[in-house]
Amino acid sequence: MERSQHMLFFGTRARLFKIARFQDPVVKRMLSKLQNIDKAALPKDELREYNKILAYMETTYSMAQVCLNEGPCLPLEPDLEEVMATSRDQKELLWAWQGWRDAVGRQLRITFERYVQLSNKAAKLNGYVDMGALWRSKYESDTLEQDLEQLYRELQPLYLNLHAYVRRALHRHYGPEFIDLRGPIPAHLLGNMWAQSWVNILDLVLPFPKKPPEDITKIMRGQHWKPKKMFIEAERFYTSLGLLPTPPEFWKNSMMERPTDGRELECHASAWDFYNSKDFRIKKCTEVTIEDLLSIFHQMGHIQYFLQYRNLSVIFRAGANPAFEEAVGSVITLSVFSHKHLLNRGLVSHQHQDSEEEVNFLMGIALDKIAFIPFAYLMDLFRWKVFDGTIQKDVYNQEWWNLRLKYQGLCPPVPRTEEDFDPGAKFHISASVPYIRYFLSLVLQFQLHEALCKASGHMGPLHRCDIYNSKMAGKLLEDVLKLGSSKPWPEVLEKITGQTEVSAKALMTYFKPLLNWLVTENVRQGEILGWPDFSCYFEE
Ligand SMILES: C[C@H](NC(=O)O)C(=O)O
Ligand SMILES: [Zn+2]
Repeated sequence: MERSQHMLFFGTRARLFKIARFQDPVVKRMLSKLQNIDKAALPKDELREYNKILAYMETTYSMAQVCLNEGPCLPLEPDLEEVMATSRDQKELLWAWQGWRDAVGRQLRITFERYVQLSNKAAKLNGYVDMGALWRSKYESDTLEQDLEQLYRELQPLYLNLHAYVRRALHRHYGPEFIDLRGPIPAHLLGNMWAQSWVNILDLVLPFPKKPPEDITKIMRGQHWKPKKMFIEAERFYTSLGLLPTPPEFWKNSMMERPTDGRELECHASAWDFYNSKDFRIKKCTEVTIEDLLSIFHQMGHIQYFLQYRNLSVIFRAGANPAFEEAVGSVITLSVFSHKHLLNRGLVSHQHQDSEEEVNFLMGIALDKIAFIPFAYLMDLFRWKVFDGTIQKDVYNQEWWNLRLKYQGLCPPVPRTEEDFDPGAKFHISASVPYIRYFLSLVLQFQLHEALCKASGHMGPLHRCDIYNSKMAGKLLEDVLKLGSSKPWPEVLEKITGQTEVSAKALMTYFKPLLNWLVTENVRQGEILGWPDFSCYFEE
């Protein structure tokens, strides 16, 4: 409410000015940003209702548990995510998958309908046709949707080949009664509650099983890593580039582990700027795993952005666009997870990676990054259609699964009805966090990685690059992060890459060796790319 009061006070005054009457581009940019006050534009009573709805949805998500018949109830983090990641028993996977959706999605359905109404009303009061239009306006582009569709089309061959290959491996493991080699994949078998990252089933799909990668989580635990050490490790990477260290407040005020005093909290990792130029925090229920180490690098990328733009006017203390905010940390993780860096940090011991091990390595990255592409794309395709009325509330769930089928080639492992609300079982939908930023960040992070690797003097394949210790790469990054959102993002992108458009070229370059291998393998197996049999077995 306080934040909304503040935005209302300044936004109302900013609206007294006609932007067109100003010459100075910075003043015009400030005024237009100040004039968008989001939900603060709602009348007081509706703002109160809206905040209650947001709190209810996020609390339901963060408190939800799935109970064993006679036994403990499991929260999402770390227990249910652990089941989804490690279980190879499809009945157990189904129990967690369905239980989570019953505990969260179903409970949010009615509330979400009211959330949509109030969101659209707030958007209209800010001069937008609906909330989807307000969300898209952050990208300052009137060709955003076409550009996104174009990027998706460029990346689709990579995804279709990965999907066909993984389907074959799951067919081998779970058998033909669960997997149709010409059909979609049941959504509970991919090692993740939302099938958004498939990295946890690498063992089932490893191209060269005789050369399994080292288990970094095991190595970390063997070396007695603790959460704090994971944060120190991440901070060390950023300062190795000549970027800023985190202030004492960060170490004092952050929450790096799930509290043991019984406090309930939302465990989904997040980074926070308190807009006083000295208090910055991360909240994460850290477990000692490689997945959480990479997540910490990602969150520290947000903190680094906060630090770099902390002296700008508050209205400019944001990323060049939301995708830039997400890309900073992810660019760093591309270096962190390189064999060269892991070796340098003592997290792997094999000196040399032969070409087969390299394919295994790229498969591991692809299961995280390529599998993510259609999920990251459809999350806001769904919500934009909900906001603009294309998807009416009586068909929310079936339209969600139509998109999951069309873009991800997945199907629900059990029949779904309109009593369910499966999209609500994903944090960002329950917490009203836009998602297209992650799709754009996925493409952008490889484009930035390529530019920073070049600046660091890296020679050779992109997937072997590690910018650790490169002051040149750090300087390039620093000059851009300092700008915050004070300049249009194409100008910011040009400062690093020389290009003014997001391009999938660098991502395709990075995965080229893997795509070659996948295409050969899929041809050898006679795979059908796509899912012409458009349903899962159970529906017959
Ligand atoms: C990709 C996204 N990351 C994040 O929220 O930090 C997610 O977890 O779904
Ligand atoms: Zn993030």
